Amino acid sequence: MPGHQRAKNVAYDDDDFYSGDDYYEDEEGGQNELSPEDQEQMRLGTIKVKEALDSTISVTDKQIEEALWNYYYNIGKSVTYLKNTFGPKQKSITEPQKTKTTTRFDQAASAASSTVTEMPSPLYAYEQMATATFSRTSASKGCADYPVPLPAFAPLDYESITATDFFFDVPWGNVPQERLGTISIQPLLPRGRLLGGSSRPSKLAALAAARKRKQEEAKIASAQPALSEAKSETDKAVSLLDRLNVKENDAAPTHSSDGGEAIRRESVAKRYPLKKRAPSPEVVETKVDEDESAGEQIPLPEFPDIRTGPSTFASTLCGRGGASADLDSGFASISPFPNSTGLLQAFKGPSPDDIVLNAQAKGTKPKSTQPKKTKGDKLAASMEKMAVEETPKVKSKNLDVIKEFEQSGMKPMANFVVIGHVDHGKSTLMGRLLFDLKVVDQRSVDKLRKEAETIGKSSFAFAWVMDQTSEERSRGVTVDIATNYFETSKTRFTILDAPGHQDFIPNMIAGASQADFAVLVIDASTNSFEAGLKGQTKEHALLVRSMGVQRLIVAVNKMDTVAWSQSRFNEISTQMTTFLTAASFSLKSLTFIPVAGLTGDNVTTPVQNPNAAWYAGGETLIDALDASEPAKRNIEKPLRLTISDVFRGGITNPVSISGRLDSGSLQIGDSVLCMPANESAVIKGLEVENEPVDWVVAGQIATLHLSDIDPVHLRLGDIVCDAKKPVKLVKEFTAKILAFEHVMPMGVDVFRGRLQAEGKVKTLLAVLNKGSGEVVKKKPRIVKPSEVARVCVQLERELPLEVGTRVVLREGGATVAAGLLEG
Ligand SMILES: Nc1nc2c(ncn2[C@@H]2O[C@H](COP(=O)(O)OP(=O)(O)OP(=O)(O)O)[C@@H](O)[C@H]2O)c(=O)[nH]1
Repeated sequence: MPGHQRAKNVAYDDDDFYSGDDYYEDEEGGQNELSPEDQEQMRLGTIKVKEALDSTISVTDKQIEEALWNYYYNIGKSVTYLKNTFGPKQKSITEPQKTKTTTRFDQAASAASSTVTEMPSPLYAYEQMATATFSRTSASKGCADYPVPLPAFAPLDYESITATDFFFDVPWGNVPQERLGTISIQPLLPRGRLLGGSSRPSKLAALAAARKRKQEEAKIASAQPALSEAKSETDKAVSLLDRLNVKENDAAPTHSSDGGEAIRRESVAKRYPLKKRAPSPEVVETKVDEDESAGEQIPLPEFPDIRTGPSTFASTLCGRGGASADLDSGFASISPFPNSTGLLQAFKGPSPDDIVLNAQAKGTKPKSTQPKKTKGDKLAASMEKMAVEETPKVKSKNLDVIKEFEQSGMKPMANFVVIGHVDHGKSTLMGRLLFDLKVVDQRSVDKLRKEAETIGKSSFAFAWVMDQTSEERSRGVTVDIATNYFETSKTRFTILDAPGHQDFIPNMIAGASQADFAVLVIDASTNSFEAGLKGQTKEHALLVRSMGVQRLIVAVNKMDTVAWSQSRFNEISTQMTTFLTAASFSLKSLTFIPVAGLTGDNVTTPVQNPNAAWYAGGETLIDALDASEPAKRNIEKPLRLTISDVFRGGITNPVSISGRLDSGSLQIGDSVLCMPANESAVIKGLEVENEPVDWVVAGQIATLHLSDIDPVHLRLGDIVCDAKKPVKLVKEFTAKILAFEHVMPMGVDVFRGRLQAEGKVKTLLAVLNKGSGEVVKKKPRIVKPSEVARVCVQLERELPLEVGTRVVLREGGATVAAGLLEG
C-alpha cells in the first residue's frame, strides 16, 4: 500500500473488499472511456469548480477532473478537496490524494454513510476516518498546525489511529472550530449496486457500460470478438461485468481462449465445485429408444424431472438462452461462462456414470415399439417391470417322510451341548475330539497353532477349531453357539459348543434348547473346580436340566494339571453327584470321565499316563458319547422348529433359516407358519450338514431355504410350525419350576429358547414334592432355592408357548428358576 495513505483494517473479510487493483490499474484508460454523458458532466463540473476555486490555488484540469470523478461530480466536495489539498494552508501537502489508493469499499461506505462537507484541512483526515477503512492521509499530519497543539507526550501513530485517538486532546464540549464539521446523512436510495452503495452507477459499472458500448460498436464494425484483445486483468473484470448483463440473445462467444483466461476460469470453477450429476433419465430414454437391436431388458426406473429451472440469479448471471442450451449439463445452468468451451466441453457428453448405465440399458432393454407415453405412464410401467417376478410355486414331491426315514437306514442322530464354566476347556476338548476323529486334519490344526502363536495363545489352537470368529479368537472366549458334526459307527453327532461366560447365558440357553444331552466340562485344576462351582458350573447344569436335558456326561478336564490324581477326580465326582441329583438328574443318567483335552488323553484313546493307572480300562469320552441313548424323536407330532439363525443362503435363496426340529418333519414344497409373526412361508430347499436333502425329521438340525416371506418376520428363537396345527401365542401360563434362587411374586425375564419377554411371577400356587409332584404347600409366600413349585407367570407380550415347553426365568442377569409349561 502506498505510503501516502495508510488504512486501518477494521477486520472486514478479504472478500468484503473489492480488489482495487483490478479497477485502478486501468484508471487512465477508464477515464478515456467515459460515456458522452459522463464527458459532458465532467466538462460542466470542471468549469464550475474552476469558478469556485480561489485564483491563488493553482490546479490543473486533470486534478479537477480527478476530484470530480472521485466525488461523483459533487462540485462542493471537489472544491473543498482541492482547496484543502492545494490551498495555501496545506503547504505540507504537495500531492493530491491519489484516487488509486481509495478502495472501492471506501467509496461505497462513505457514499452510503456520512458526508463531511466544507471541512477545513485537518478535518479532511476525519472525513477519511469516517469511512469504513478509517483511512488517514498524510494531510492529517498537519495536525501539528492545529490551534490546539498536540502534546509532546502523545505522539499520534497514524498507522493505527482511531477517532478516539484523534480527539484525545479535545476537552469534552469544547471542540476547536477547526475540527467542527457538518455531518449530513444522504437519503436512503434504492441500492442496486454491487456493494449496496450509491444509486449512481459505480465507476466500475460505468467503465463496464462504456466497455460494452465500445465492444458492441466494434462487433458491428468488424464482426470480430470485441474482447479478444482484452488481455489485462482489468479487461477480464470488465468482461465479467459485461456478462452480468448478457441478454437472451447475447450468446455469441466473445472470449479468447488464452491460457490465463483458462486458468482463471478453472479457479472460478474450483470456487464453485460441480456436484456429481445424477444420471439423466432423459439420456437413458433416448439411448434406449435409439437402440433398435437391444435384447431382453431389466428396465431402469424412470423418474419425473424434478429439477428446478435456473434461479433468477443464475438467469441474470448467465442469461436464459445460454443456460437452457446446456441445461442438462448441470454446470451450464450455473456457469458464469455459458459460452466458454473449455469447461463446458467436459460436461457436454454423458458422464462416465451415464455411459455405464446406458451400456447396461442397451444390453438389457428391448426395442420399444410402443407409442410415446406420458411421464406418469412410463414411471408406472417401469415400476411394474422392476417388480421381481413371483417365485414359481415350489413343487412338492409329496413324500411319505416317516416311511422315507425308516427306509433310509439313517444312523441315529444326537445333538449335545457342551457346557461349563468359562475357560474350563470346552472348546479345546471338542477341537481335540474332532482332530482325533479326523474331522479336522493335521494341517488345519498346525495352521491354527501358528496363528494362535502369533498372538501368544498357542494353547488355543484346538479351541479355535470351534471358536471361529475373530472376536472369540482374540478374546479367547466363546461368544455364540458353535456347531460341528462328527459320527461314530453308531451315531451321527452334532456338537453345540456353548459359551461359558455369564454374559452369554442367553446363547447358552439357545444351545441347550436344541440338545438331546449335555457334556459338562469341569476344570480339575486346583481352585478352578471350586471357582466354577460358584460360577457357571452349577447354573449351566441346572439350566440344561430345566430345559429337558436328562443325560449328562461330566468331563473332568485338565487332569494333566493334577497329575491324573485319582483323589481329585473322586472329590469332584462326589461333589457334583450330590449337586446334580439334587437338581433332579437321575444317578444312572450321570457319567464321569477323566480327560485332558489339551493332550488328548482319554478323549478318543485311553490315557497312557502311568499316574492314571487307577483308571485302566475305563471309558473314554467318545465311548461315553456313543453309549448315549439317542433321544426319542417326536416325528409324528406337529412340526416345531426353533430358529437358531436367519441368513441369506445365496442369490437363489435370499431368506434362509436354520434350527433343530423339535418335533414333526418337513419336505420341500411344504407350507409353514412362522410364529409369533404369524407369517406363512414355503419351503424352497432343505439342507442337513451342508448337503441338500428332500426331507428332514425331528432331532435333525436343518437349513431351510424359504420363499414367500419377508425376512423381517423371522427372528432368532421364533418357531416354525405346522400351518394347520400352529403353536399358540400366550400371555399367561402355569409352569412347574425348579427354583435356583428365592422366588416370590416378582418381575422376571422369561426365556423360551432365544425368545424373551418381560413378565412377572404373578402367583405362587403351590410347593410340590420333587419326586412325586404332589402338592406339599398351597399358596406359599416364597419358594426357596432347590424347591419345586407351581407358579403363574404373566407376560408383557405374547410368546409362542404350549404344554411341555421349557422356560427359564431370569432376574437381574441371574437365573432364578427354570421349568416346564403345564398350561
Ligand atoms: N493344561 C491343560 N490346559 C487346558 C486343557 N484344556 C484346555 N486347556 C486350556 O484352557 C484354556 C481355556 O480353554 P478353552 O477351550 O478356550 O476353554 P472354554 O471352556 O472353551 O472357554 P469358553 O468357551 O470361553 O468358556 C486354554 O488355554 C486351553 O489351552 C487341558 O486339558 N489341560
